[in-house]
Amino acid sequence: MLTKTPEQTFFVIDFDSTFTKVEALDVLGEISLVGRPDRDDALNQIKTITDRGMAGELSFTESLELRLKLLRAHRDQLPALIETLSGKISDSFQRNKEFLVENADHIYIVSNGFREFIVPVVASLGIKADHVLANTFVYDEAGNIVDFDRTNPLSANGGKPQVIRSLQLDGEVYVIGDGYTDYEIRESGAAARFYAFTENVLRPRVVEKADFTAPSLDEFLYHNNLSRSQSYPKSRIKVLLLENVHPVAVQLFEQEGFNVEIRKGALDEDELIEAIRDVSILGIRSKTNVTARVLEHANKLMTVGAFCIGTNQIDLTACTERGVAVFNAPYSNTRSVVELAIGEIIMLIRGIVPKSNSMHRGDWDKSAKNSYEVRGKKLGLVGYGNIGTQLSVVAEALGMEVYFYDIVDKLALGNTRKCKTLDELLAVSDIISLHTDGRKENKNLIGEREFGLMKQGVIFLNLSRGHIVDIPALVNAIKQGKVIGTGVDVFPQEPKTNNEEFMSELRDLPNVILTPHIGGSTEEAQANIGNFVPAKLLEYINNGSTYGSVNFPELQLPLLKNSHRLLHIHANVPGILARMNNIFAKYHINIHGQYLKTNEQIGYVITDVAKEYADEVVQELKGIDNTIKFRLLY
Ligand SMILES: NC(=O)C1=CN([C@@H]2O[C@H](COP(=O)(O)OP(=O)(O)OC[C@H]3O[C@@H](n4cnc5c(N)ncnc54)[C@H](O)[C@@H]3O)[C@@H](O)[C@H]2O)C=CC1
Ligand SMILES: O=C(O)C(=O)COP(=O)(O)O
Repeated sequence: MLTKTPEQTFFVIDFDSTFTKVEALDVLGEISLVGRPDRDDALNQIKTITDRGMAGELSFTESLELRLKLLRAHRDQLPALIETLSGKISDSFQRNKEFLVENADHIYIVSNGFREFIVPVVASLGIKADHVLANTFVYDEAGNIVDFDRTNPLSANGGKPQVIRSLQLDGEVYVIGDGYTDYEIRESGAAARFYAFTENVLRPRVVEKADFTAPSLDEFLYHNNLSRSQSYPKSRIKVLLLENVHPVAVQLFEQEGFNVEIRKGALDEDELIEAIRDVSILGIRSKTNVTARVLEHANKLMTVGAFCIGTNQIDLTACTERGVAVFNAPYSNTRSVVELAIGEIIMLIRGIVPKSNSMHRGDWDKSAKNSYEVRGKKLGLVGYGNIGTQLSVVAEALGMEVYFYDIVDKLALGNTRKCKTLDELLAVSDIISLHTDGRKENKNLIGEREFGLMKQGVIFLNLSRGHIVDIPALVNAIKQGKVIGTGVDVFPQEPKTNNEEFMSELRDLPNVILTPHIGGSTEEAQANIGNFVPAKLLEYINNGSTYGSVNFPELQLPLLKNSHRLLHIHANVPGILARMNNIFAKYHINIHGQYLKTNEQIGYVITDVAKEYADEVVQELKGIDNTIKFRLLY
């Protein structure tokens, strides 16, 4: 909290790497040195000098002299610099334009950079030109930047405290910056507090000295209870991403200012219980089980993203009961699985794996025995969902006759034929491929009896879920020659990380392709998922939308404008909406919009209200019986 009133408080903000994400002179170098043979070398030198100056290892005047010499910049290059810098204003400053505009009289930019580019860049967020205290360039007659105004205290060490003192501000000064010179203002006594700003760079030596660390401007505003764009700073919201999700996902969360932790492998139940305590957003793939026991320890958890298709590893009922919305990527890796299945079918029906293995041993075994085309063969698909249907289209293009069996009555695409029973499909197919979802009831769907029904010499694939096949029965069928080619990508027990040994009775059997659950592991699929799932999670966190959720009532909400959004998740019992609306009526709340949707377990009510309302409203809404979770967005 501020120690004085906002009217008696002044905010001094650094420019380079604080107001903007970058160091302006580095960017100027990228512009001014274009086409010079020594460009890269000069740019590296400039960066090193900047860092050494920041770290207090070089006198500031010295570092400025050295950099200007290397830059060889010209006045005409400044517009391009200003344009670039305007596009690189720190995210949290952009988000909080309203605060900056409203408090312009109390905000100063104090920088060792140059007014020529700082003034136009900061003006876009309402900062006044006469509140920018910075250096100025000196040009030669041809417009080359050759020096700087050496009489300006900001061109020398200790300049910042000096210029702030000379302002004779009547109140308390809070400094926000990333560099040591910003801390020096506080050290000299010219400021009451120094916040180390770490959104763009974290300098340990500066953080160490700071009164507080501000990972974003939101955090600074929250800390001082000032008006801001985020009700709760995102830097306080922890995102835990497991199982090596694509870096683009990490980047998307970091860009939004969240506190992101990543881990390469999956976690077992106890490890996850330990890791999840303060996590609000959890990202997993197929190997991490989110059990009811885990959820008991996940008090802050708002949402889970399955960065894959399957959600059988998540206790969806328990998530719903606790008001945790779950999302997945239902289509992003479908094509990758289909391509692998087609590739394996061809490899298996030609017996390529044993042939390749014997070639590696030096054996040349040219023969057509037990080697077939796929054209005209009968492919039987168990499960005709997104993958099954797409596989049927590609297989038909290869001339295969496709049959399918699904527990749900599905439209047969192309010339595919629907089987009435699983048994019928098993009996007719030359190649059988499993593509059902991983619901519990599908455990051992294919066992001894089912293998018994298959044709002699069948090719069998499972790229869906491990527990769907009874492994000892499959091993038996392979050993007896019933199944002559097998492709398995998923297993009842899979290693948690790449460092664990894969144990299975399927090892070392003939014409068996084993793959480490990589059906969906292509660069394309992972990048697709890495974009898709965070978009869903962010829509839910930022806006409350649940479109695409696998366990929540689906609501696609309008963007929030000039309102506060109250999100109420409750057990689906009668009368809750009426109780909420009674509270709104009692406090004369002006409702801008209201949305309700329920499923069997829960109701989700979103109410957009005018910004001014009594604090008691929130308390009363939270206090309604059967409330599971309440959130406020603005
Ligand atoms: N190996 C890998 O890396 C990957 C595996 N998968 C897995 O592939 C499977 C299929 O994925 P999608 O096609 O996207 O799922 P989907 O949900 O679109 O389709 C599954 C279909 O199986 C049907 N089904 C469920 N139980 C059945 C049963 N006992 N008999 C017949 N049909 C049944 C459903 O009605 C549904 O039509 C899932 O288990 C998924 O987790 C998905 C992506 C990658
Ligand atoms: O998408 C699925 O369901 C998969 O099985 C892929 O899982 P993964 O992301 O590779 O752990």
